[in-house]
Amino acid sequence: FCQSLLHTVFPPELRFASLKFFHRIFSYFSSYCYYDITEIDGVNTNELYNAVQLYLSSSASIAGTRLSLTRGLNSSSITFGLSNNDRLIDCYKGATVEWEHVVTQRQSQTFSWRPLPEEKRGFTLRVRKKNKQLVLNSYLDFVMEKANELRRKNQDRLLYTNSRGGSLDSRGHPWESVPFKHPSTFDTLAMDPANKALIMADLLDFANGEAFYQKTGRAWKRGYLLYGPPGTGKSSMIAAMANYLGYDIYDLELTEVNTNSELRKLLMKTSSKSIIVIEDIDCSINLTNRNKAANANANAAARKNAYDVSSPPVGGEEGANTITLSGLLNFTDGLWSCCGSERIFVFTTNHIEKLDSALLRSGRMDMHIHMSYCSFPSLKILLKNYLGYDDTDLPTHLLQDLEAVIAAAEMTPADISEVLIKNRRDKSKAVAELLDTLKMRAKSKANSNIHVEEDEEQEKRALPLEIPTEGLGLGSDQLQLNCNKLEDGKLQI
Ligand SMILES: Nc1ncnc2c1ncn2[C@@H]1O[C@H](COP(=O)(O)OP(=O)(O)OP(=O)(O)O)[C@@H](O)[C@H]1O
Ligand SMILES: [Mg+2]
Repeated sequence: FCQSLLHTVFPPELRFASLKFFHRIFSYFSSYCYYDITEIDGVNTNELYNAVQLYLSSSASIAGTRLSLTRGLNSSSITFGLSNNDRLIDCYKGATVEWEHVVTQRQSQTFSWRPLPEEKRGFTLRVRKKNKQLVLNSYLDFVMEKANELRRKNQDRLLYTNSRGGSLDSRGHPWESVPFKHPSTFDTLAMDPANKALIMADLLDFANGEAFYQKTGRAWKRGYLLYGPPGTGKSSMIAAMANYLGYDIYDLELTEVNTNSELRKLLMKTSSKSIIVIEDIDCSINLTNRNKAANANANAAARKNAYDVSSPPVGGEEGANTITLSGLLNFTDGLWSCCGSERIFVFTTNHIEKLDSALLRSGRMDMHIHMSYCSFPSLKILLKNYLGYDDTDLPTHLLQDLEAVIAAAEMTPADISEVLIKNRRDKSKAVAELLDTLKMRAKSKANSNIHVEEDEEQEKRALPLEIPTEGLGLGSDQLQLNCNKLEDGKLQI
């Protein structure tokens, strides 16, 4: 009506100016203000537009009668969206705001470095003027936060790898990803329940500890070292951690990283809420200075080289490979390790004794978790998971038999699960076979221990350790002997 009035009353040359004038008057007297959030902001995609779309999807699914549905790449759920030019009311801290999804046809394709969509999409937020500050100061942040939460919930978590070596993908990303669907959880993980509860509480404290880390001036990250024999559940534990916290996993293949700076770049490209994993750290890379070499000079040279980023590693057969322990130490707890936040580092190893103490210190590896051979409480978890047996489902004498041999058998949960999987159709046979295997293993372990003891005893007997001290002029407690065992078994003193 106003527009046709304008057309009749004002001559064409005054129309635009008068329109602006009326618009100003209207805005002045209106009790609302309006914010436009367009999909494309100049040439970039507007993050806020995507966030609003996702945020409204949760309310739209309840309120809307005509909705647009989308399912994104790597997403396992459907998102609802407002249809073109639909509106939705939202309430925040007592203030009511109105969102409108505005879709118009793009006039003509203006010059652009990338093709723009034919439709111009955006959201218009209508707010009462008195609530303007509330919206600008906290509502939009709240929308962003909620959207991130929803995105994480809706999207499949990802498992990243740097297996392409140093090369980047088309978006300049050094990581490749696949959806992460490992079914391991803390419920399925067989380990001592008290330890398990401790780890879960620690993880939860970490995830909820933003304010604590801020207050104490620490980077919001935590390191876990999982060590133990093969097949004791180290990798399964990582998957359980990721599933418990809902984090992505970055599986860092150190052998594919050539330099310390490449390692830093990889770190910079990881996102927050993620677990950065280096499996079998002792085998991944030739960190020469880690070895306590017998030769003191070699050791000193190795140390100098390893802590000096500029020089190549000692004795590295790799030649061009200049990744050093120093680089790895900085990666885990240096200035660069705090770029991004809420990240967990997990290293696994079968040989903790081979690792350098600098790598093991608190701040880098805050918690050392020993994944041991299957204990009786762990066995009960496996029996429940694989055969559905609770404590009360098995006769007491059978449980006692199992308990009596489990420690001596030194079997890993992987070995035990194999026995259970093989016989899972016949549960009683599975338990009987497991008991037999455990007994057999315990017996052979005992035998091999007897052999080792005998060997040691024989070695002791071969050494003439009782040396008369009379005539040396020293009390035996003051005597210091340097002994070398010669090849023919004799002692040189
Ligand atoms: N503690 C455990 N609880 C449940 N299942 C386990 C456990 N340990 C091992 N398994 C089972 O054994 C298999 C091997 O486990 P996993 O790969 O986690 O062992 P690992 O300690 O990482 O071994 P490695 O040191 O060789 O990498 C998995 O399929 C897993 O299901
Ligand atoms: Mg493993």
